[in-house]
Amino acid sequence: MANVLEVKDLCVSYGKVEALHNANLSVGEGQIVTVIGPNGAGKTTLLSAIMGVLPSTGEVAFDGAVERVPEVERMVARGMNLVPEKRELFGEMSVEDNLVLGAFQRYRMGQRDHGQTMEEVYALFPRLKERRTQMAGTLSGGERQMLAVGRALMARPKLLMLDEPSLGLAPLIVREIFRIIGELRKRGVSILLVEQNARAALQVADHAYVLETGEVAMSGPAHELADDPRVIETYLGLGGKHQDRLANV
Ligand SMILES: Nc1ncnc2c1ncn2[C@@H]1O[C@H](COP(=O)(O)OP(=O)(O)OP(=O)(O)O)[C@@H](O)[C@H]1O
Repeated sequence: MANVLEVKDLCVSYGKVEALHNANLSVGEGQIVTVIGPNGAGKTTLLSAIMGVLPSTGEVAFDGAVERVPEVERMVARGMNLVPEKRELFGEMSVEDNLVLGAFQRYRMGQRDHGQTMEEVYALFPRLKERRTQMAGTLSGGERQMLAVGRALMARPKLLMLDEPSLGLAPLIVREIFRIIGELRKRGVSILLVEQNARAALQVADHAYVLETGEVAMSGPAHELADDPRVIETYLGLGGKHQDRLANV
């Protein structure tokens, strides 16, 4: 299986503080890969550097081509998209206008298929269609997350990166978001998922990385990490994946 993303020795510093140290990671075509780890481990930094939002050293190879200096507009045009933790919607604009903006880069390149793409997004999120004329700022937390994912899908990405999609959402909505992530894989979208909800992330993912203090501390097939005693103790609670009390999906 070809890799859609290969990250080699990626380093990011904020001034003198190195937030990411020699991170190596890959995402196979059509795979869901998750990065779990505690607050401040460097997960958001990792996604931002891959996307070209933050300067980094090392190498990012996307869809067969190496980007020594990833640059965000170019990455979007090439088929990479990031749903940031803060969602970053335009609150004073309608749901539909937010979606249209997600297709901006394709439109600029002469691809005028946003009408059809929007219907596909609405099919995935009927709730967004119901609310299409509503201002994004008036949506619930779950609807906002759906809109942020829908907007990213408007760019028809090959690789979708999601930063904490379940953050702050009620369990039922979290379940819905993870169902959609699984559905996107069926449609051929590769996914790099950063999550603090390690249990749900390891359930949906094919492969997983544990990031701790800026370094990849562990990696492997997601089901193997879900059974690893250290992952169970640190990220899944003492009872591990069989402890229903802790399960929130
Ligand atoms: N703009 C910044 N300036 C300085 N330090 C930063 C900046 N952004 C993040 N950091 C630091 O870099 C480290 C990694 O942060 P990052 O946000 O990537 O971690 P994270 O794993 O995504 O955590 P969280 O889940 O809390 O978002 C942390 O120590 C953080 O304090």
